[in-house]
Amino acid sequence: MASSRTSWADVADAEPAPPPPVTAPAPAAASNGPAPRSSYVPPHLRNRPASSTPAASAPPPRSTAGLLSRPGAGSSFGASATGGSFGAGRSRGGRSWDREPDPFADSDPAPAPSSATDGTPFEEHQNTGINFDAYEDIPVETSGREVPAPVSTFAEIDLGEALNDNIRRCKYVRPTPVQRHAIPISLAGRDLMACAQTGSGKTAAFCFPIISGIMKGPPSAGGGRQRGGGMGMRTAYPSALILSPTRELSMQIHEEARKFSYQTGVRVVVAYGGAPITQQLRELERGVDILVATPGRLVDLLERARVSLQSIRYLALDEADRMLDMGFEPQVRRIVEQMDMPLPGVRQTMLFSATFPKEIQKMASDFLDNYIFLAVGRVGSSTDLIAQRVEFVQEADKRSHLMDLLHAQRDTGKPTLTLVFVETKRGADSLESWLCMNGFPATSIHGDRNQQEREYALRSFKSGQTPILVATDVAARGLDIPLVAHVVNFDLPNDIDDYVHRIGRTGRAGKSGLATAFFNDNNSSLARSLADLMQESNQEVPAWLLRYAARPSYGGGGGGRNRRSGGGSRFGGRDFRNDSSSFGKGGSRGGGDYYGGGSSGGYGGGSSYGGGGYGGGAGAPSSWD
Ligand SMILES: Nc1ncnc2c1ncn2[C@@H]1O[C@H](COP(=O)(O)OP(=O)(O)OP(=O)(O)O)[C@@H](O)[C@H]1O
Repeated sequence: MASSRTSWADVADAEPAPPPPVTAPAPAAASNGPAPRSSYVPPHLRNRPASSTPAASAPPPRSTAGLLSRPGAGSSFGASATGGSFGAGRSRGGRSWDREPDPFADSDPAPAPSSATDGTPFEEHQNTGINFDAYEDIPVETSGREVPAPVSTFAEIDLGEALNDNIRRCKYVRPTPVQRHAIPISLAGRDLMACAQTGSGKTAAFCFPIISGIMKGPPSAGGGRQRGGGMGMRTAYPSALILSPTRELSMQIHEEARKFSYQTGVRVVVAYGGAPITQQLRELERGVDILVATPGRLVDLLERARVSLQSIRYLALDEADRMLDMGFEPQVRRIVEQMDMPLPGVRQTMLFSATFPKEIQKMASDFLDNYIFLAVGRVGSSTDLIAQRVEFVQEADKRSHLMDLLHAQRDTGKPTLTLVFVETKRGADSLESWLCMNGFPATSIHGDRNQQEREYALRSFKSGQTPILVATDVAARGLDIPLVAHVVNFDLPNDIDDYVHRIGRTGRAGKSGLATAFFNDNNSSLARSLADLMQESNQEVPAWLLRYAARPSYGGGGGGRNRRSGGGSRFGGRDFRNDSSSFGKGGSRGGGDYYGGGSSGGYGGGSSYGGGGYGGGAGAPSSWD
């Protein structure tokens, strides 16, 4: 291809972002609304009846010196799943709650009626239900010592009244399989490495125990903020840190976490690059219990001494395999190992992803203590809910082929969203323009667009105003957009895990979806892993793709990043501690209770992660955030 490669590295855009375009709306993160500083009340006081908890009666913040003996250090956090109840008797009349913006109020711009050709308002097509039948037979594997038993209902878990209210507000009737297993494990204070398919509810699986644990545990130091060194600057001391690889994903996690923690008294703040740091500093100064951040911006805040990690009790890495691959690993190690964060065993660590190559698992085990490995579904695989099609399309024919697909979709009259993945930023711009010129309202998201443009594009897509989003891999992970019915891999990625995450933008929360890939000779190295993945997901594999896959030079014979081991493999879905004599820290029960079929999982022996797909972008991802 003529243009420069992108994928994860395509965000090597220079920061800071240019001033916002006049037409772009304010970023969603700015919608928290101002509240006076004095309104902050630490979580442990916020659950008391209003009459007995005037802010004035709150104890003064601990001194910074006091923080050196970390609150809760050495104790086991999260208590037990049946621990003491909190929230009962909490007051909704507390001063800070009165001013807490309602996160359940829809902050998205008004949907565009024009996108619904059947006359139904766009948002009415949004199915809030979840098809739990799709999860009935889902296989689950756990390994590690003394694994806490799973639950079947939220009622079995003592999350507290306020959090339960929010779960109801979210219309979550039952926990998803990953939630059934992961929440009791985390509430028991155990470290966790969890693999579960895209769209299966991992965000709540790590947020619920964190929120519950903060409410039950000792108060955040100084209410999550303290006066720091000189100049009257304040340092924030969050109790929990959630790291994610992209700005948009951090914003999404922040929005979700704010819903889950509404009126619990737990305060969630987000910090990501590309947006003015001053606003984020103001939010941090008001106190923070849970900090959601991208690594680059967090390092900046740490270096400015505006955030300290010494009170961290919970560390969650979303898209953990991405966070630990060659692009992000140095920054993440710096944050986790070289600043002032409590050590594994003192803090509680949770790693979540839909894909977890063994090499990354090994690296991740440095961050964990006596952890439990949890695999839900054929992990690293895609869900059967996504119908996958692969079509042989030469480069020159891709646009007309896409046009055919979009016409067919339009003819159904259903207002659906289509996400089109391309390889390069330039390719994204050019395809977006071409689609618009041909009567298909489209927008784009990639690393050359400034943050305001990225956020505007995403909102415009979500609302149906521009029902086609052309994206690079910046949109491949984590984004939860309910009405994405079709993912088109206009350019296939080089890495099968990227494919898994990309197609996972559809078929979420038990709903079905469609993924179409354009394949040609340029994608030959993906042939074998793609064919394997499709077979594992019960998809029909075209005979021509099987022939490609069988050719040694096209991925059929060698090892390497995209080479899966023989049929039935569940790559990334097996605890690496069970694969060799090296059991890592904390050991393992060994053998594990593996499920269904062969269990010869793992990437082809000794494959080296990072061998492809990241466009030689080592060090580049910092500008993603
Ligand atoms: N118990 C539940 N009941 C109903 N819906 C749920 C439940 N848990 C989560 N969801 C919804 O499922 C959708 C997917 O959840 P989430 O984004 O956490 O998935 P994920 O596993 O993190 O996906 P990815 O791997 O792509 O990041 C969200 O819209 C979320 O609100």
